[in-house]
Amino acid sequence: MTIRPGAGDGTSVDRLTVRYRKAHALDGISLSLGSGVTGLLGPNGAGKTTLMRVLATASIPSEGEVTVLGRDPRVPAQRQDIRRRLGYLPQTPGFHHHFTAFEFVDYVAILKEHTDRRGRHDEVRRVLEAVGLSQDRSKKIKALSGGMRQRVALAAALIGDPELLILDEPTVGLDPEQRLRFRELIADIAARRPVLLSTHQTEDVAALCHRVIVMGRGRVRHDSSPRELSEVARGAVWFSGERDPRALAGWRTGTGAFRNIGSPPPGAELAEPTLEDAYLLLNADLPAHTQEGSTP
Ligand SMILES: Nc1ncnc2c1ncn2[C@@H]1O[C@H](COP(=O)(O)OP(=O)(O)OP(=O)(O)O)[C@@H](O)[C@H]1O
Repeated sequence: MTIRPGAGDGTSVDRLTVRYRKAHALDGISLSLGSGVTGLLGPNGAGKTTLMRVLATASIPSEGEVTVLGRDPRVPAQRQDIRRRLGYLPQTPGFHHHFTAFEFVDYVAILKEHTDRRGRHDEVRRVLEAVGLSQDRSKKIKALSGGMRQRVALAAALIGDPELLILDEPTVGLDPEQRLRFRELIADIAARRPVLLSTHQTEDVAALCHRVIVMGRGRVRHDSSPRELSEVARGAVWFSGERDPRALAGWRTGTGAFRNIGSPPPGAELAEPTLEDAYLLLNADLPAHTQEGSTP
């Protein structure tokens, strides 16, 4: 097999464009994935899933270069090698609902060419244990809750301790305890392997990611550490007694004060910015809105 010279085991895209008819799902983006957890944020339709599908070799680029784990997905033998070595949790996993949790994960392990039955079953038990589903492994998928199904899909992505983990909205449907467990699991994996995850939960990014990429309309709008992203909103968040009409967004907090984002008036009581504030500010072309009852 020919590996791209100098590519090492790196994963990157260069001027990647994906078009569906005339629309650009991805519009010439370039980035490299390093170690640790990289979070992908962005509004619906920003291109997150499309990027992940390309990296997981499930979509073909219209233009640009893609390297995954040092391999070229356009070359069939290298594409197969990528699929063997990566773990992918798609946004909508295709379950066989009459399978049990064990049978489904075992099926994925077979597809990943784990041929030794005893070793494969040990691995299936390991990943089901990792996602907290040991007790439920004999239940049919159709009888599991949405959060449990999500964990079955995550277990399938963890088969074989993949060298790169791509997780498309992995925390959807997880209860707070499972989210915490998920964070522990992913942080542990990310100490050894690069992880790319997309989410709409800015708390997951703040808690877990060492790098955050904000996408919008098929482009990278921001790429930094979560702390640096939060700093984007410093001086742009303030409290007021009533909703401030100058705010791009504002909501009444649990204390009764309004928390506003935008350009504060002189002398305003500034608030410590969060990653969510910065994210909202980056998407400031969203219409201004007011929500009642959010916490500060
Ligand atoms: N198979 C497809 N055919 C046509 N258009 C598509 C297809 N898949 C995605 N798109 C379009 O590409 C754009 C990017 O979609 P994508 O699913 O990558 O966004 P996303 O950031 O993952 O969104 P979400 O947060 O809703 O999951 C959207 O405008 C979407 O409508």
